[in-house]
Amino acid sequence: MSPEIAALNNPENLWAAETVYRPDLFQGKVALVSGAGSGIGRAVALLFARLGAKLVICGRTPEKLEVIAEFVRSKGGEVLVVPTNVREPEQVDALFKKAQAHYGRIDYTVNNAGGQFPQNAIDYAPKGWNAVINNNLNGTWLMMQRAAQHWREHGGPGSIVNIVVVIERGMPGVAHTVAARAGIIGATRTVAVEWAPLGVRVNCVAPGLTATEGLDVYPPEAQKEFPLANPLKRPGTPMEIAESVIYLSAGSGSFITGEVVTVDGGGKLWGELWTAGRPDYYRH
Ligand SMILES: CCCCC/C=C/C(=O)SCCNC(=O)CCNC(=O)[C@H](O)C(C)(C)COP(=O)(O)OP(=O)(O)OC[C@H]1O[C@@H](n2cnc3c(N)ncnc32)[C@H](O)[C@@H]1OP(=O)(O)O
Ligand SMILES: NC(=O)C1=CN([C@@H]2O[C@H](COP(=O)(O)OP(=O)(O)OC[C@H]3O[C@@H](n4cnc5c(N)ncnc54)[C@H](OP(=O)(O)O)[C@@H]3O)[C@@H](O)[C@H]2O)C=CC1
Repeated sequence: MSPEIAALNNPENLWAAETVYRPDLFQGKVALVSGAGSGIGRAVALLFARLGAKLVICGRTPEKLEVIAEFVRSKGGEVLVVPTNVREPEQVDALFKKAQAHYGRIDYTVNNAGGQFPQNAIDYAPKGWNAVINNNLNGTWLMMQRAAQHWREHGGPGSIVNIVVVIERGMPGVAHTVAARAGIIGATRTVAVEWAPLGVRVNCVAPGLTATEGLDVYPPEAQKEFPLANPLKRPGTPMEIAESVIYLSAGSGSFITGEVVTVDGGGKLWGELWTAGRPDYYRH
């Protein structure tokens, strides 16, 4: 990870970064964030905490989560850590039960956990395809559905924000994740209607290229081209994605449901993103 990316992801820097939101926005509220031990999830969790929310954070690696929890506690915040693999229905169920038992409420769920590996689609092994679909379609779905069941049982309102990818032009090298995220976008649009009677809003944020440690999985030749990914010719920052998640979760998003907010510096309109490297055919 470059020093620039490390600085953008440093908890102290995220805590001190300018935000447009007022400090007591989420006083008395509880936010659950998956994949909060790194990257975008960490930035989202820290911004919720800065704005007064109590946190429930999950991910598969307890050590990463404990670092974030300790940091938030050192700032006076409250955090419940529940290591969870979002692909496992029993673990997802236990996560929501523990959060309810601990805080007596959940107000916001952010499904950020996910990821993929870059490879030309023609070479995917069935196990690789399934791993990415399990993480990003099935895992996110289990979390969405369990959150809605929580609010049906305990009363709403509630807000779900799913982190997806920009799917409009596809994305060479990561067809598996584009397929999974398209599924989540379709499900989001559908359940936004089904779950409105429960007081539950459901939306997606589609980040473009964002400067997190997650980018380390891409080959150097792909990383070299990343500034060509959008008209602003830079990656987004985790804080920029976090602010968009807060926009949808808070009162600012109260009339928005079933929507995808794209935060990609215009990459949907112009730019090239070759996640597994650019083939010769497309060099000229
Ligand atoms: C560049 C801009 C793109 C913009 C869009 C998105 C950007 C981002 O999301 S940034 C990064 C976010 N974070 C990550 O992607 C995390 C890193 N990725 C992963 O953790 C893995 O890729 C995972 C998602 C597959 C992890 O799932 P897991 O079940 O733990 O998978 P395994 O490691 O056990 O592998 C299962 C299976 O998958 C195939 N496979 C895995 N890695 C590769 C690879 N590098 N190349 C080819 N195939 C891969 C393979 O079939 C594995 O089975 P085995 O061969 O038996 O190990
Ligand atoms: N950075 C970017 O350019 C973009 C990122 N995204 C998406 O944003 C999200 C965050 O990515 P980013 O922060 O960059 O990358 P990271 O790899 O840093 O974050 C992914 C997080 O998800 C957690 N996670 C992965 N699989 C699971 C699982 N099965 N159960 C629970 N937690 C899991 C990981 O923790 P652990 O391994 O400990 O479980 C990790 O903390 C991902 O969904 C990513 O695909 C979308 C578009 C662009």
